[in-house]
Amino acid sequence: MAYYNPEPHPPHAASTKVGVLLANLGTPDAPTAKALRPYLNQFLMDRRVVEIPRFIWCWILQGIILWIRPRKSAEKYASIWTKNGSPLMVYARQQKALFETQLAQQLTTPFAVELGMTYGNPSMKSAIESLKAQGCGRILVFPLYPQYAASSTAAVFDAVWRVLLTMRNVPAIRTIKDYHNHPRYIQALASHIQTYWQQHGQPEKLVMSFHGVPKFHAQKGDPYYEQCLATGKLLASALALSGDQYEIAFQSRFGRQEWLQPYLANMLDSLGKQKLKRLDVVCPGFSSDCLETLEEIAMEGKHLFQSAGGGDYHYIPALNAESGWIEAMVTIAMENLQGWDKSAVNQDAMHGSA
Ligand SMILES: C=CC1=C(C)c2cc3[nH]c(cc4nc(cc5[nH]c(cc1n2)c(C)c5CCC(=O)O)C(CCC(=O)O)=C4C)c(C)c3C=C
Ligand SMILES: [Fe+2]
Ligand SMILES: [Fe+2]
Repeated sequence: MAYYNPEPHPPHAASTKVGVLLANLGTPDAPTAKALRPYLNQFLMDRRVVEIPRFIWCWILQGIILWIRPRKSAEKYASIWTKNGSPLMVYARQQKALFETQLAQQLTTPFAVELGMTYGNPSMKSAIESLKAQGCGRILVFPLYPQYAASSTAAVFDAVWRVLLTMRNVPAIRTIKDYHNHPRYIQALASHIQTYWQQHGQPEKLVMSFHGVPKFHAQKGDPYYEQCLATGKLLASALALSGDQYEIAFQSRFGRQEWLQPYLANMLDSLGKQKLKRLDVVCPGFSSDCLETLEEIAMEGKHLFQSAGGGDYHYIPALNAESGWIEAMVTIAMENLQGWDKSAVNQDAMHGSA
């Protein structure tokens, strides 16, 4: 019985060509219930995302959630869908193209870049197989999540390992765990926000909203909460904001468990009731705009704040394809490619082979 997929025989010479796998969550192929069902099924069946014992969770997911949520989520996706597809995918493609061009200016060894999604397409399998087919014997896995969370970053790593489990000739792998406090990331965020304020004026308060996770994840050792707070503080100091000029909140709660607090929805309601004249919200943990920023923050959030009595509300877009962010991505990649940034010729020469 063949447990492992066939490999070229004789094997290629050990290749020092580097593959960079830009990894993100993934998004449905279309804003329809039909496309949402398999996407949500794959996403919500991941133990990293939902830790409820499988025999209970399968019943809830297959028997209730997947009958209701795909239609509701499809309506939300339809409200943000672009003519080129889901925003997350549109920005992921732009990031990849710009990153590839700029990496070429710094990395002298041959390399290839692919996009791989934890859920949906392009799958991690297609990305890794493509890198291998292009001759990459070394792969740097670069999750586009600045803050490490088991439910996002570790889920990327799991998806990568699941593909490697089927391979006989496994490439060398490096992973980037987090960069929540990386000076170039913080600088990219700060100058992006400053530019926004130069064009649109400054708010009374800035809310930094991060995707939530269940509170017990943090209690059991997930460093995500601390990393979000660290990003928030560094960003506030880069923007020279005093303690009363900004707040940190957590969004996108799912299910009935307690999630990280304060909840963004409650905060927007109470800031609206305080009759704030202008509130801006930014989502530093999202490297690109997506359903959770464009629908939940820009649309729903605005409604919550203003219906509670708040004034102007601005959602500051994610870093997306901003040049400062692409430069930060290249810096982070280069730092993690140290020792791999030597050409195949040099390596072979070092080892005395032709
Ligand atoms: C069920 C629990 C969820 C956890 C835990 C979770 C963690 C988590 N998610 C992101 C980033 C994104 N999530 C997105 C969508 C999304 N998230 C959940 C649930 C959990 N996420 C669901 C069910 C969905 C799908 C949409 C819906 O039906 O509500 C997205 C947007 C994807 C898109 O297509 O635009 C992102 C990005 C992080 C970073 C994270 C842990 C820190
Ligand atoms: Fe999520
Ligand atoms: Fe959401």
